[in-house]
Parts: sequence; structure tokens; C-alpha cells
Amino acid sequence: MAAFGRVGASDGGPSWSGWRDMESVSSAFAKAVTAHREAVSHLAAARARAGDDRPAGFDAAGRADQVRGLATELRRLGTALAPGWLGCPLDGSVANLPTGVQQHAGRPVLIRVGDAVPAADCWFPVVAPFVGAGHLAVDRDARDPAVARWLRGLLLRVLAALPEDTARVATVDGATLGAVFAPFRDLAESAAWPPTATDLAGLHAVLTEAERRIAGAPAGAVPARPEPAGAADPAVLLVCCAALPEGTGRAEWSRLAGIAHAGPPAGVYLLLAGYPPAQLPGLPVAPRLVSTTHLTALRDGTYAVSDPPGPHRFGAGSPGLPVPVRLDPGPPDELVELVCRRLGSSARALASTDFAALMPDRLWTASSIDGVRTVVGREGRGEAVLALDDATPHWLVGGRTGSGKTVFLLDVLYGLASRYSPDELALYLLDFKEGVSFAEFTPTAVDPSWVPHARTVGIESDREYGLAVLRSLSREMARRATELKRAGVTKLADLRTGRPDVAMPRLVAVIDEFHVLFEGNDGLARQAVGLLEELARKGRSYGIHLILASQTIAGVEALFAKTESIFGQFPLRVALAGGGGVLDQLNDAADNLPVGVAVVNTAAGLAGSNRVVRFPDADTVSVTAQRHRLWEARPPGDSPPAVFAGYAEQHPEQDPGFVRLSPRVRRRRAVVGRAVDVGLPTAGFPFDATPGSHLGVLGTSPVGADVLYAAACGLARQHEPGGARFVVAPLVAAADEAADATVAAVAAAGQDCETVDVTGLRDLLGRLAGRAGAAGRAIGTTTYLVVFGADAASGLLAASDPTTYRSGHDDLRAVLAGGPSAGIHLLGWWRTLSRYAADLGPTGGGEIAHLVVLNLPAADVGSLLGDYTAEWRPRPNRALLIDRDDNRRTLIVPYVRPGTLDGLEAAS
Ligand SMILES: Nc1ncnc2c1ncn2[C@@H]1O[C@H](COP(=O)(O)OP(=O)(O)OP(=O)(O)O)[C@@H](O)[C@H]1O
Repeated sequence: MAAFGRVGASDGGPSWSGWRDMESVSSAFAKAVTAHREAVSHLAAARARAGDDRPAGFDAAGRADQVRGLATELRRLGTALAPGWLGCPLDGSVANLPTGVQQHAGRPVLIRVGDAVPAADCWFPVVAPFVGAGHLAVDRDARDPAVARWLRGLLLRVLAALPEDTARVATVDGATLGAVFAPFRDLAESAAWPPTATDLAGLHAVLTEAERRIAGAPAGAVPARPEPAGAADPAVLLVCCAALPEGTGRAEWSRLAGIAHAGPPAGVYLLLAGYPPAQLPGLPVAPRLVSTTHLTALRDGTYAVSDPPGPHRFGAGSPGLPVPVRLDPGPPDELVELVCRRLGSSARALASTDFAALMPDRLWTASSIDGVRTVVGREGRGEAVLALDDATPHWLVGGRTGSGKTVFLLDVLYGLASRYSPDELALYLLDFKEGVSFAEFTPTAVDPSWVPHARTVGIESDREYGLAVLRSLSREMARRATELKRAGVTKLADLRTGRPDVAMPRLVAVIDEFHVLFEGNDGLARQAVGLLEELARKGRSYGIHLILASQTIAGVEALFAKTESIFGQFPLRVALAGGGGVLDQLNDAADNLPVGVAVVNTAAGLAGSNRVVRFPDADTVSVTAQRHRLWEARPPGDSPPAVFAGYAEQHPEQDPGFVRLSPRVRRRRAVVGRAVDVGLPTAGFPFDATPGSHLGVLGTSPVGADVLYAAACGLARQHEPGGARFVVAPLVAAADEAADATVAAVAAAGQDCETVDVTGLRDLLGRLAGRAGAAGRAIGTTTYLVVFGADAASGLLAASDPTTYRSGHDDLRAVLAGGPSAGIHLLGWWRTLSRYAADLGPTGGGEIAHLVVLNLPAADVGSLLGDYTAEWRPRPNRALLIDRDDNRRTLIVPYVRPGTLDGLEAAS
């Protein structure tokens, strides 16, 4: 029968003193050992008698009865010691046995490891101490199907018997790639066990996890007991090894020996198959493990069982159980799957959480002086808390499309925004992908609320916008450095403690799909790398934190590898499904993760430091409710974040910079759109007497007509009524609507406006050329000549007047050259570069200093400027603003009238 020793400090194992039920288990065990000893001695005596007396009338039947009686007694004792799942036959009959009830929390586990067969027709269960009292090891590994079944049986017994969520299981299978544990899949996934380690690196990770746990246990701790619900870590770590991976040797054996020695007080237990490995001649021998019951294969498929841990022995003579043991035959796979499904759904329920549960009851009660932290989900049954602070200043988040990255970020950001007030925390949010991840922070047409912490939000951002955000963060970092220097301190925390009046919230910049910034490996990418490196290295001292998320960091890594890897500054890695790229190459913990589960690693992705976290879905109703809570609590006068939505039309009337235009402006500007920059500043050119103060819009896109419309309307607003005269020339059909709108808007601003056709334009140029040629600044009315489709007039302008020999081009060039000083400006849209060049002549268009390039290819822009280094890629809803006066090039979203882009899309 059973053996169970008092595990004492003498062999390095745990004391029982900390266990509930210690007395009952101990005395039951003592009784069992005594019974076993008696049985053995009776058996030995009977055998002796049989040997001595057989010829003189030995009572064989009586001896057999005696053995059977003893076996029956030992069966009774064995069943009492290993009740229910711990000792029952593992067949279909036990499918409905309740789980988690046989084993009191904290009570040492006595488990059936096999059956002893003292005589042909009788048997008794062999019970050995396990979790809470010792380890188990069998020397054959799970390549032997009987051992594989045995191992599954023991694992099933212990998991079904212990209270739910008591054990975290780390599995190792160096022989069958984890197939041994396949039937446990459902439980493994829902209880977030680490993936089965199948190679040496994986084994190292498991050993490291066990050692970390041991190192973290308080000195002199009693055996771990299951914690109440809510504890982060299950009470027991069970290292379950089906076969040691190839390459395992002395180093790993001695780590196992160390774990066997020091594990029990920290709740770490071993269930090993293939240990000790077969001894090969001339090679070192694996050490016997303390606190361990060893099963050693005998020739006939049975096993010898060692004495259990502690002072008790099975017999007075030779060590170990003197009866060979058949391994417990183990359960059918269906039984394992059935029980694991049941345990798994219960584990899922325990670990489940929702978005609202991540939010604190009261808003904005925390201080960010030492960093910011929030609950992101659950780790086991406990809360998973992540921090942006000195230890983990920046995070790297990986996950393939659909893995839940956006949801994870919403969980984190709403959690932070609910704990820290806008004085403590500000958010810079940048998303490069198509989608609306960060739209949850901004007002929309149907919901005016926003998250007050959000300063800038970029949705479907351009790389240029990303660069602008990085630049503004870098400027802020420099400002903070100066403040710190002034205050004579080196840390943000010191400044904030000493000067509570200085507003210095922690800034968290989140860049989703950040790898887009580096696509192309061009000048822009290089600038972005430089800025990111600077922010990553110095940000922590100034309270600036980065969260970079991506589907992939492949490719980006190569870029960074050119200098020192920036990722070294990102100790906290979060790998979602398919996001293993953010972990160490040898760490495959994120393979096969389901949506809603993340591997969190604070050791820059090294295997062995993984934590498995479940995060809840960010459902729209909960997110909206929380946003309204935050919005209603916003400080007085709080304004919405500066939003850049890459796909959005920019209408002049929606731009405060345009609306503010009035005759009181100091200098008139032709405004043409909004710069792709933080806050979307109004983009335009000064329009004054400086030579070149004309506007040329280039490209076939009909947006050109809208740009002229906006520029003309803006200028009309900057004159007192009647102070300007507009001559509108709608020369192409595509511009008719925009030209009509221009006439209407200019007239509404109180300015004179007339429309001319191509002949009228030719005549007007002749008249204006005379005025422009006259010296001195014209006093009075400014004239704007607004030509929609100027290329359509090229032919006519090329022709010379038979009497004066002046061509329209001559007049045009005279107007361009002398116009500004005479109060005459041209605003023209040319659809092709060749006509533009022909119209403006040998100077190459130098007379027009202000250009807006629409859909011209980069090579055309290069030839126009005589500079082929300009980084320009034509794309919808973008234009390049070129100011030759100050050599400025700015990416802009050109103004359009409402619906223009939709119309273009529909037409294409
Ligand atoms: N914890 C979760 N529980 C349940 N469903 C989730 C969870 N997290 C995400 N989901 C769901 O998975 C889907 C994808 O999530 P999400 O949009 O966050 O992925 P993503 O990685 O950002 O993908 P993409 O990069 O394509 O935008 C969504 O329908 C979301 O509701």
C-alpha cells in the first residue's frame, strides 16, 4: 500500500507545520505505513514458512487468504488516503465525479501512482506524497506509451482534486513536441499555462520560472497554500516533464536538483518522466532528487518504488517498496478532455473581466509623480497591473491584424485616463493604419464628447504627421530639460514634488503601426529614427513615455540595428496573437495565443519572464459611457484634441485660421489648406508687393479649382468691402462650379467681381501689363486675376498681336513681373506642367513664388524646382506647398469645398 513520510527539514523538504489538516494526514499516513510494514512482514513470514514447511503440510490456502486479507486492508487504507480523483480508477465511470473537492486547500496530496501485486490474484494501490509534500519522478520517459498515460493520469488526478485555479502547470516535452499534453489543451488555454517547452531553451525558461518563484518566496516560508480568489499567482507551480529535451545535461540536472530541494516551500513541485536519465558509460550520472519518490523501471515492465520523502521507510530491510508496481494505466484521452473542458470553462469564468471592471470607482485620484499604472486585465484570478515608470518607461506591443491590439490599447489608455487627471497625464495618439482606433478619443458628428487627456490624435496619419508629433514631443522634452535645469534637479519627480505649480503631466505617446514611419528608409525615416531614439533614451527622465505597437517589427529592426538597438529602451513587451516578434527569438510564448490574451514580459522578451494576461473587449457601450464620464469631469475651458484624420476633407469654413481672416490682418495671405502638422495649422503664402506674390496651382486634379476658390475667398475677406477687384476666368468645364462659387463668395465679401472668357482674359492681360509696367505702387484697389484652367488659354496667349507684335505671353509675363508692386496678383490653376512652363517662359516660372503641387509626379516637381531631392509622392487629398521665397516645402491637405473628394471617388 501506501507510503507517505513526514517530510522534515532534515532532507531539505518542507515542514508540515504550516498545513491545515496536518495531524489527520500525518496520522493517516503513519497508520498506512505501519499497516504496510505489517503486511510486508506477514508476507515475508508466510513466504519463509512456505519455503521451510511446504513438505510438512504447508497450508497454502491459508497463506493466500492471509495475503488477500492484507491486500484488502491496504486497499481500504489506500482509498482513504487518496480519495476520489486522487485514487479512483481513471475510466468512464468517474466522468461525473465532482472536481476540486477531495483535496482541502493546503493539505498535502497523497496520490495513487500504481498498483502493487504481491500475489497473482490480489493487488493494492501504491500511494505517494505529491503536491504539498514532495515530488515524483519515473526514470522512463513518455516515449513509452505506458509512461505517457501514467503521466497524464497523475496530472489529471491532481488537477481534478485540487481546488480550482490552485496550480499553474509548466509542461516540458522534449520527445513528442507536446503531444503528451494535447488532451489538456482546453484547460491549458483557459488557465493560461505557458506553452509546452519542447527544446532546451524552453526547458531553461521553465526552470527559470521555477527558480524565480523560489527566489521570490519569503525565506523560511511554509509550503504555499492556495490563496483566496483574487490572488495573481496560483499557489502551486507544477513542473510536468514528459521527456527532457535533447542537450539536457549536468547544468539542467543540478538546476532540477536545486528546485527539488528548495521548491516545496515556494509551492514548486516536480512531476518528471525520464529522470534520472539512463546512465551511459563514462558519462556523468544525474543526481537523485531530494523530497522525491522515484519509480525505477524493472525488466518486466513493472517498477520499483523508492521510499518516500522523509524518515519513514516501507520496510525494515532494503530500501523501497519490496513489491513491484504496475504503473497506473492512466485515463483515456476523452476523459482528460472532458474534465479539462469543465475545469477550463470554470477557469475562464474566474479569469474573465470586462472593460468597466478595469476602471476605478472614482476618477482621477492617483498621482503620476513616480509613473503611471493601470489594471489591464487579469492574470490568473488576480488583476494584471502594468506601469509606465522608471523601470518600464516604454512598451513595445506586437500582434497581427485582428489580434486585439486596438482593444488592448483602449483598455490601457482609458484605464490611465480614468486614474490620472489631465494635470497628471496627457496623451498623444497616432495611428498609421486605416481604421478608427483612436476615434474613441475625439468628438464626432454624433457625439461631441472627447477624452480630456488627448492632446493630439492622428487617425490614418501620414508619416509626415507622425514626424511632426515626434518633433513636438522632442520640443516638449527640451522645454522640460530647461525647467529641470532651472530648478536644479535631475528628475521630473523632484521637480514636481518641489514645484507643484509647474504643470508637467506625464506624456504618453502611442504610435499604432509605428513601422510605417520607417517604410522607405528615406530621409523622413531617418529623422523619425533619430527623434524616436532621443525620446526613448531620454524620455523617462522627463516623464515622456512611448508605447509603440505594430503587426511586425521585422525590417524595422534592421534599421535600428545600424545604430544601437532602440528596442533596448523598451523593457516591457506585450505580445498578442502573432506578435512574437516583440519577444526574444527563443521565446515562442505568443504562438497560438487566442484573441484577448497577451504575453507580458518585463525582461525585454526573454523566455522565462512571461506573464499571461487576459484583457477584456472594449465594447462600444462601455467605452462611450466611460468617455462621457471623463468628458463631464473635464476642466473648465478644456478644448477638444487636435485631430488629424488623414482621410478627411478640409473645408476652409471649418478652419478657425480661415474663419479668422479679416481686413484687420497685418499681412494678407493666400490660404490654400492645412499643414500636415500637429494642430493642422492653416497653410498659405504671404500676398504683398514682393515680386512673385502670385499663386500657381499645378496638376490635373480638379481639387486645383477648389484651392483657387479658397485662396480667392480668403483674400476677399482680408480687404474692406470694395477694396479689391476680382476677375474670374473659368476656362475649363471642370472648374465651372468652383468658379461660380468663387464669384458668389467674393461678392458676398463685398468685393467687385467680374467674369471673363479666354478672349476677355487676353484683353485684360494687355491692359494690366501696361499698369504693371508703370513704375510705383498703385494706390487703391488691388486686382486679383483668378484663372481656372490657365492652360486652356495657352494657344491664344502664344499668338502675337499683328500690330504691336506683343503676345499674350509677353503680357502675362509682364503682369507677373511687375504686378505685385502695382497691386495685381495672379491666381492660376494649370493642369499640366508643360503648359505652365510654356506660359511662363525662359525663367522657368520664377515669377510665381508660391506653388501648390497636386498630382504631379516627383520627377516633374524635381524639374520644376531644379532639385530632385524633394521627397514627394503624389496621393489623394494631399498637396505639396512650395514657397520659393523662403525655400519652404510643406505637405498640406488642400482645402476643398464639401463633397469634392467624395465626388472624385465616385467618379474614379
Ligand atoms: N479581449 C477580447 N475579447 C473578445 N474580443 C476581443 C478582445 N479583444 C479584441 N476582440 C475583438 O477582436 C477583433 C479585433 O480586435 P482589434 O480591432 O483590437 O484588433 P487589432 O489587432 O487592432 O486589429 P487591426 O490591426 O486589424 O485593427 C474585434 O472585433 C474585437 O472586438
